Amino acid sequence: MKIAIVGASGRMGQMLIRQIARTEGCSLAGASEAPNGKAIGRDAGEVAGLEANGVKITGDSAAAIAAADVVIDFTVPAATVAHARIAAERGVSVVIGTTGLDPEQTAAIHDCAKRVPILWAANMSLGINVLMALVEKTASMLDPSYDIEIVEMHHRHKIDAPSGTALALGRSAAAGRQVKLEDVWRKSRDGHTGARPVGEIGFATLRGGEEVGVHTVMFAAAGERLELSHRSFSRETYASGAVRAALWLEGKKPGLYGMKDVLGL
Ligand SMILES: NC(=O)C1=CN([C@@H]2O[C@H](COP(=O)(O)OP(=O)(O)OC[C@H]3O[C@@H](n4cnc5c(N)ncnc54)[C@H](O)[C@@H]3O)[C@@H](O)[C@H]2O)C=CC1
Ligand SMILES: O=C(O)C1=N[C@H](C(=O)O)C[C@H](O)C1
Repeated sequence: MKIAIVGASGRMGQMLIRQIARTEGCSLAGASEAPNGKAIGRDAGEVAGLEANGVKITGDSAAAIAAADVVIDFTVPAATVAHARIAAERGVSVVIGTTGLDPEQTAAIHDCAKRVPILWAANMSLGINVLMALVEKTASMLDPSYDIEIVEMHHRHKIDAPSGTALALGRSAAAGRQVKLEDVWRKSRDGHTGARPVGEIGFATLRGGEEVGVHTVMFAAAGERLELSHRSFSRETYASGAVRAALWLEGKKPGLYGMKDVLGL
């Protein structure tokens, strides 16, 4: 399978290039960066800390995508929408890991998925996807006197909050309670907030250092607190999930898929 990596010199881009190099049946067909990116013109293998592989990083994502069967995108929301549109025009499948898309950008991805298969997941790790299932089940078993709070911590470079994973965990909890997340969420708190309403799903965001990703879902009641927690120690877990997802997309019909489909959860 020929894979293009957009955002090739980013934290995830480099990890993905290394993952492709060690995965049988995959090859790097193209690599791109933002048009003003410092890595443009450099060898993608070298940028990822490997030997040169002959793929030069281009500032023209359309050219990188055109050379591939599937494009993997961990970039920024506006670029992800632009890349999905290019891929949809050219019949190239898409794996999206980018988080922080607004409702309009989300609708654009749904639109592209009518033309090509797209896998989009806020978190590609097996552990987090199992956690989502556990959170949904737990929320369905505990009544709303158990306050749900979701705490996440990431590295100081992260630009969106709460994390896409925290929001996805919130969605799992809301599904377990058979409510709509948007009707009950409190994405941050500040000042004179008043007492906590019953049924609210709260979020708290920490940023610092080089933390890869920690998510804890708390169910807090008067006499006890249940916590379900996950910590990532390396981005490799995301990269291997993304490449697995790219391989899984082969031969799929247009549509929007998630990691649950890939992992059979
Ligand atoms: N779904 C998952 O499992 C995971 C998702 N993420 C998400 O992936 C995204 C990227 O994360 P990082 O790699 O840490 O960020 P990063 O900032 O290290 O990398 C993003 C790269 O995209 C590049 N880029 C920006 N505009 C571009 C354009 N128009 N064309 C090509 N490249 C462009 C940037 O120059 C940068 O190198 C974030 O939204 C993050 O939340 C991160 C890790 C795991
Ligand atoms: O930016 C990151 O690093 C991560 N982003 C994703 C998110 O927003 O949930 C996935 C993971 O937590 C790492």
